[in-house]
Amino acid sequence: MPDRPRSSLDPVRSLLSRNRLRVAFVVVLVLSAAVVATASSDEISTASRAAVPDAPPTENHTVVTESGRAGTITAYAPDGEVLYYNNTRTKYFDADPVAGDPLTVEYTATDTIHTEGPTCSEPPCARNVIEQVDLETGEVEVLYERYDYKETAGEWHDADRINETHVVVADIVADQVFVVNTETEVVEWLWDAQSEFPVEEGGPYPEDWAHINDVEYIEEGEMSGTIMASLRNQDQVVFLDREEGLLEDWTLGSEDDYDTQYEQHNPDYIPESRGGPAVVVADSENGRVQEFQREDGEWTRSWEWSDDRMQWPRDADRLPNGNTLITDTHGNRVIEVNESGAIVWQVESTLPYEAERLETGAESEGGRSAQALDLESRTAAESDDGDDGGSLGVDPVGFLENLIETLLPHRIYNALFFVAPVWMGATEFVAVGVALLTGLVWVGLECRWRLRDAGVGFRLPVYRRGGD
Ligand SMILES: O=[N+]([O-])c1ccc(OS(=O)(=O)O)cc1
Repeated sequence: MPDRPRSSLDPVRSLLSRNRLRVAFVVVLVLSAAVVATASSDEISTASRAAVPDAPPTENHTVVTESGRAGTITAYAPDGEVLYYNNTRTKYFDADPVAGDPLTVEYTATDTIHTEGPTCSEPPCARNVIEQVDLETGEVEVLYERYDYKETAGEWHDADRINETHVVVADIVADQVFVVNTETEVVEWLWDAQSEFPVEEGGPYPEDWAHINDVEYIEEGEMSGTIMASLRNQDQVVFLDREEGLLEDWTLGSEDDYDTQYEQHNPDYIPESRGGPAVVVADSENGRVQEFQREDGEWTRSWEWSDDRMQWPRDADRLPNGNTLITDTHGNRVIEVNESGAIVWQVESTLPYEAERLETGAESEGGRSAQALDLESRTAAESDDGDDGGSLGVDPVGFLENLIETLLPHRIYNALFFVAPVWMGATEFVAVGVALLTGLVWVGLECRWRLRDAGVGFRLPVYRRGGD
């Protein structure tokens, strides 16, 4: 048998015997399993009232809603204890305190109908409700409801009260904004996004085209009487006049202009009397919350806040004390940041949708603009805690986390978080990825070794005649 030509890899091959490699694979798999096991044992849960963690004390009541794996609404008393909890509905969305009675909360929620019957001929369907809860008595009352034929993008994520009888609704199902008298149930005004936006842009039609996820009736100042709406899939916040329709000059953002905002949630309007016009908004897919100031007929970014943990925020409310209450969905927390950008209050939650400080009014009512407050901006890079992996300055897990986040499109990255168990953070995704890769390499090598032992060899499709 001719001698095999010596390769420069031969010493390495001899050093790394098969058994040594096997031991190395086992070590990597055990370490990955340990990371995942530790994370899963620390899991935050809001699946029952008993499991919901208490919050730190603060001056007012706080309500947090969730939609996703668990649908919950939780109200914290000022001492941080859970005052009210409900998980009857499948999903809970935007909640607002009732004016003059902050311990009564109005919100939109959805029940998924899984069984075929008179309310759903082709499951799954949805039943959307606007309802009210008295947090002190626990009494719940449905104010208005509608059955809808689909579950995906079949919800109302927000409704805003105009007066005692009328509310404006963000209808994701039909890509419309409508005003309904909840006593007569007559829809008195309706704007259809198709009247202004091409069906070819935005999300897929008809599954989830505009995804109108927020509405606000503007009560004072220059824009008084108009309705602000958030078209998530068009990356735009629009202003609607009930006679003229879309006020194009006021639109904030444009389709796929991700530098401005990327699939935003929960914009709040701050009028001139409080330093506006300004809009505080969760720039969800960009992982930050931000504010735009209206200057010379244009929107200019006046503030932004993010940190290393922030992932898919969906709400930001400016409070009367100058702080901002932020719902960080995939950061699994609700936080309050002060005027210098420091976190001064935080409660954990599995997949929070939005949060309200009840005695401060709905959303950012009572809060002043970032410009008026001279708020300090903060980006994730600036918030870097300096943990660079120790004295060697090497952080392989951090490197892999960043690599995964950079390589995957934002929407896919966030969708993975949405479907994965709550305890799966970026580190756990890296651990699972490393374990899968190790397993694949191990299986591949074992196959190769077996074939080689059986006398089956491999060579490149291009080779030198007479070679191995
Ligand atoms: O729970 N849902 O069905 C749900 C949650 C979030 C969601 O996306 S969001 O951008 O509207 O928050 C859509 C549907």
